[in-house]
Amino acid sequence: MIRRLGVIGGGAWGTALAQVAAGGGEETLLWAREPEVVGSINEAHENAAFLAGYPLNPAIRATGDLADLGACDALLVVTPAQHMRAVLGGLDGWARPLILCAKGMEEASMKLMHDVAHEAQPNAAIAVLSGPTFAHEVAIGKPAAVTLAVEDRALGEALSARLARPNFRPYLSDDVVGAEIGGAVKNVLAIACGVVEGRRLGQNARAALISRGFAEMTRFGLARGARAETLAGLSGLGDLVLTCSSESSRNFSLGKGLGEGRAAAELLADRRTVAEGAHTAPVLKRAAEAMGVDMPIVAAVCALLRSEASVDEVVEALLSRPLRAEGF
Ligand SMILES: NC(=O)c1ccc[n+]([C@@H]2O[C@H](COP(=O)([O-])OP(=O)(O)OC[C@H]3O[C@@H](n4cnc5c(N)ncnc54)[C@H](O)[C@@H]3O)[C@@H](O)[C@H]2O)c1
Ligand SMILES: O=P(O)(O)OC[C@H](O)CO
Repeated sequence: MIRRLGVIGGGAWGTALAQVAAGGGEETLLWAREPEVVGSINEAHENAAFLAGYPLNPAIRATGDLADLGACDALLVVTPAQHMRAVLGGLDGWARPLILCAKGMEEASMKLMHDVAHEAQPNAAIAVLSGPTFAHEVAIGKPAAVTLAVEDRALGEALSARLARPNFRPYLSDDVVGAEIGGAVKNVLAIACGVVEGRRLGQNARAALISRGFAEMTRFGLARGARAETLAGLSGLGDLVLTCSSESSRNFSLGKGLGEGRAAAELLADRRTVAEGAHTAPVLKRAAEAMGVDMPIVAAVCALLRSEASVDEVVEALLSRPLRAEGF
């Protein structure tokens, strides 16, 4: 029985998921790295640093000590992808479920999050929660649906029953790889869509980019063993559409800045929030090249992030590729 949920990570999404976990009044413990986040949640029932202005359920309590999570039945792991290995390594021999909620690939190892988590905590059962979910909407109870991917069906049903709220619907899957690839790739494609917006290339171009970006996601996913139905579901196409359509997305906003002619270094300097696509793009490009998977939009985003080409040059390069049949 999964009763007591803990959350690792006091950013916007960890805070919103704590709000979901505590939605029925269940005491929920959230570990945050920043003492000011711990203080703000415990004293003001708000996360003023990462989700300001959204009142939190008083059943959420914050701690700065990972050992306090020891009494939890399962943990939602909501650190940025590049920090997940180190943070999970701080848990003392965890042998209960971990629900991974970060969207990205580890730069150094080219691994997806479930592989990273398995290496950090080999005795933990791994689930992945991913889908079209802006934290600020979930935090105030607007309707949302996610993919909850876990190989063990009984565990999946138990986690789904615990996480489901009237306005928060998990859809079960056993395709962990597919759920992770959708979330990782869509962040890179959202940067590209932001570029289209910033450079004022028009709605037609954005729709074409979403569609051809989805073809790239599918080619890469199928090559890594994902199922097509997962990539076309909430954690893939659903999240791609959300993130490519709104300035609420940090990745889209980063791309918009690039499209307006600003340099990536300037846009990424000193930011406290995470735009995962900037970290995933280079490792995704390397992984695709190693498997012989063609991902020209991902390569274009990499070139922009590294300031190797101008927006006009990458657009010209994409538009002058040889004509081909539609499909994946
Ligand atoms: N915000 C959303 O709407 C949303 C929705 C779904 C998934 N996600 C995913 O959730 C993950 C976390 O994003 P977020 O939006 O909650 O973060 P955020 O941008 O709101 O906050 C940044 C987070 O990074 C953490 N951090 C910074 N340096 C760190 C370090 N050295 N070690 C460990 N942690 C460090 C901070 O403590 C903070 O929790 C990302 O993978 C993101 O893609 C976010
Ligand atoms: O703000 P972004 O671009 O990190 O997107 C947030 C979520 O992943 C949307 O599902």
